[in-house]
Amino acid sequence: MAANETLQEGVDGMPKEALDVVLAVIVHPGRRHCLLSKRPEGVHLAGHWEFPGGKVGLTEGLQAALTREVREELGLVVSTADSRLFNSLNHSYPERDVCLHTYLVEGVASEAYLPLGEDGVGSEGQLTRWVAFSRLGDYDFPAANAPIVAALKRNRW
Ligand SMILES: Nc1nc2c([nH]c(=O)n2[C@H]2C[C@H](O)[C@@H](COP(=O)(O)OP(=O)(O)OP(=O)(O)O)O2)c(=O)[nH]1
Repeated sequence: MAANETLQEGVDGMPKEALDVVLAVIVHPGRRHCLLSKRPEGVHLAGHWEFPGGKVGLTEGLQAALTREVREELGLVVSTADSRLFNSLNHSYPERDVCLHTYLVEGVASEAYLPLGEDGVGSEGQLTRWVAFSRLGDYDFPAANAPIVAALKRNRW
């Protein structure tokens, strides 16, 4: 089994592989907002709002993938000291199964990075925005994110 795959049970009872994905909940210095990105057209789940992140490489650890994805997408540098695992969950989309590993990331983005209330543009052209934890329910996330969003809104972190 490749390093980025988790075995799950398929509909036919045979094991199937889930794609490991890391997500970064980047917390604003005031600790009341986190950074969201909008998925561009032409990709899986286009148009949904998401936590920055992406697929874990075949020979890559979760933390290394987190650091790489956040640097690629936002130009921010995340170290192990800045991040802690919040939860890991599996979800089946019709197109693929994913295992989402969500990290809370604090201390990497200052107010100067993107002022509250302004829309920004990430390194890959994606719309970015600080969103209050209490307003996360107003945003259209991929279905797999529902338990993550619910836990963040309850401030369980
Ligand atoms: N980044 C991200 N992906 C999510 C979230 N929720 C969710 O179900 N996903 C799914 C969508 C995709 O099927 C998968 C992540 O793939 P991706 O397309 O973002 O990965 P990537 O950045 O490595 O993309 P690429 O290099 O292949 O273009 O996880 C989320 O909050 N953030």
